Amino acid sequence: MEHEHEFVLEIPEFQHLAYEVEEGIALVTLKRPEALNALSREVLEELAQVAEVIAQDPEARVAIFRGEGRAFAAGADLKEIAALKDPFTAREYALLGQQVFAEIAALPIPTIAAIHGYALGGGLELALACDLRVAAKGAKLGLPEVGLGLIPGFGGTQRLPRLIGRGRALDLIFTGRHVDAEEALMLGLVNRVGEDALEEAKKLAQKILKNAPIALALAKESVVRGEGLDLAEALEIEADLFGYAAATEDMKEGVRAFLEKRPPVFKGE
Ligand SMILES: C/C=C/C(=O)SCCNC(=O)CCNC(=O)[C@H](O)C(C)(C)COP(=O)(O)OP(=O)(O)OC[C@H]1O[C@@H](n2cnc3c(N)ncnc32)[C@H](O)[C@@H]1OP(=O)(O)O
Repeated sequence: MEHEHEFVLEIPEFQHLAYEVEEGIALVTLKRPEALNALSREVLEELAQVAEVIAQDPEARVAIFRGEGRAFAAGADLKEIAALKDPFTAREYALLGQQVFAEIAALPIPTIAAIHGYALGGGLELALACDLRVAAKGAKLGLPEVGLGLIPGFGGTQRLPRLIGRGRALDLIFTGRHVDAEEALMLGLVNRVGEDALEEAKKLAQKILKNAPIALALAKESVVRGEGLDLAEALEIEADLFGYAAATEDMKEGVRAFLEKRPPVFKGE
């Protein structure tokens, strides 16, 4: 009876990705290396499922997305794109990718894309749905869709200009060119460049993990909710969420620790 209400996290059996959590860091690894982790419908569906798992997993405090093999992800699956029969099925396909990436973007914890090798098309759009991006030297990022007679359809025409500005985004979208990690850093497309993307992403995650979990979630919520609003409305949301943060036990602990000149011990309460 004691266990009647115990929460059990159900993790589906994934075919094309792996999920593990270690010391607060949830690691999602795309596992379709033979196709450079091309995002087939099956992969997209599993990404939606893993987003649900992350959202429910109390152990997951920061999530890192990465790819196995030579690439982060080389885009939507071009065999499936070739089979799109008409504008309606193609539209549904874009909506599927958009919805999956919206679920990732809406996760209540900080998310990081650890990019090595290629992050192209839908692969870069997945990285854009994450909060932060870290690239390995040698990584190649781009939105090559117009070269295929397509346009970015999993959020790229919206998230890229919001992130790096309209002019720089349209340069990448119109030319379809690949940018390397250094240029991506200069453009603000990635936050960090390192020898190894995963190691660099873990370092960044560990820095984030030192901070109060509820404050992290509220800070993200404030940024995300404010994006579509005018400044006055967005500032009201910020004040409300500041109020929530100030009501947490962790806020008391954070301030007390500062005054006592010791590191805080946050409990996520
Ligand atoms: C809304 C979203 C739309 C989109 O995302 S549209 C797609 C945008 N992406 C692209 O256009 C990139 C397509 N891929 C490439 O251009 C090249 O790949 C690379 C430059 C990334 C790498 O080239 P290399 O090193 O020569 O490898 P390789 O032999 O082309 O690829 C290895 C295997 O991976 C498969 N593959 C790569 N990308 C995709 C993809 N996007 N969809 C389906 N399969 C892909 C290939 O076909 C091949 O497979 P096999 O060994 O059986 O010939």
